[in-house]
Amino acid sequence: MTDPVLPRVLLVGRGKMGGALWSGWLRKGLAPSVVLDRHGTAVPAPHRVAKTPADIPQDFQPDFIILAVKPVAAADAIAAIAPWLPGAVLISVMAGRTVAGLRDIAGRSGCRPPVLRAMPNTPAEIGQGITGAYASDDVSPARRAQAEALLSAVGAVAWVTDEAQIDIVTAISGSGPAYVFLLAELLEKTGLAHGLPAQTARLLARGTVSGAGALLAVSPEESDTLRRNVTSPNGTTAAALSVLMTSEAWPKTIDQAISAAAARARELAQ
Ligand SMILES: NC(=O)C1=CN([C@@H]2O[C@H](COP(=O)(O)OP(=O)(O)OC[C@H]3O[C@@H](n4cnc5c(N)ncnc54)[C@H](OP(=O)(O)O)[C@@H]3O)[C@@H](O)[C@H]2O)C=CC1
Ligand SMILES: O=C(O)[C@@H]1CCC=N1
Repeated sequence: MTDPVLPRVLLVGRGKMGGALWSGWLRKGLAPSVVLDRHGTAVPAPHRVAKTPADIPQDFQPDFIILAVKPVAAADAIAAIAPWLPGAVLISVMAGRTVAGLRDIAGRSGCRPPVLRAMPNTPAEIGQGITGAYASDDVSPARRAQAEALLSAVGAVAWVTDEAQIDIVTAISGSGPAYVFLLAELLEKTGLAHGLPAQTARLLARGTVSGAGALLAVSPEESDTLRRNVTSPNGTTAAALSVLMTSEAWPKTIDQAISAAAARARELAQ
């Protein structure tokens, strides 16, 4: 079966997140598109790389312009691609930046595009991402369906109907891979500290996190059932969980961490 051709995009910023999205889209088949990448790293034909906006063909008409720059760079990036905004839907993957704020910035260049916010995560690089998305009212159903095709080319998509929820989405799944990688780091370091050879500690930590993630991905069981399946009464896991699950330990720490991330997302709106 041939994959459907994804819509034509202008991707602004090919860093860690933009790069992961671009790679996933290329694998799925993208209509001839342009990536604005200040480093000018080559892309396969028929796509084009533009080192500066001057390299973007004037007659290029993208269906979507994807802003994958840091929130602080939003205004410069929008000003740079303003000539290509008419007729396009703006998709922002930036933390914090709101639809109203982005429209105001675009308005300075005389354009008020439909805006869709997407919060992907880096497992998109291997097609295993999860994206939380919010479409403002002026994104047409047809464009929203195209956007869903684009976003689901790199993993699952979960829509929210209240824009404010994108901040908690950011805290849970946008930033979430970092928490999981931290767990792998800490398991490895602890294994080392308890005398395991470095290579063994690394293998055990990575294999545990990736294996548990893979089981979670395919199992019909709830995550707490999968946890209980590991936990023998009075066994080793119960001993560890009696430390981790006290209300002052992981439940409180995770809540504080997620709240801090969501609060930071709200600050980044400015
Ligand atoms: N990293 C992640 O896991 C996630 C990130 N995001 C969001 O994605 C966005 C990008 O983050 P991330 O990829 O981590 O950051 P990076 O710094 O890796 O990437 C940003 C890229 O944008 C480029 N850039 C900045 N300004 C312009 C411009 N005017 N024109 C063209 N390119 C430009 C930068 O170029 P240069 O290298 O020259 O500075 C850089 O390559 C952020 O807004 C973040 O909130 C969302 C979900 C997850
Ligand atoms: O750390 C950040 O601000 C971005 C948004 C989600 C993941 N990385």
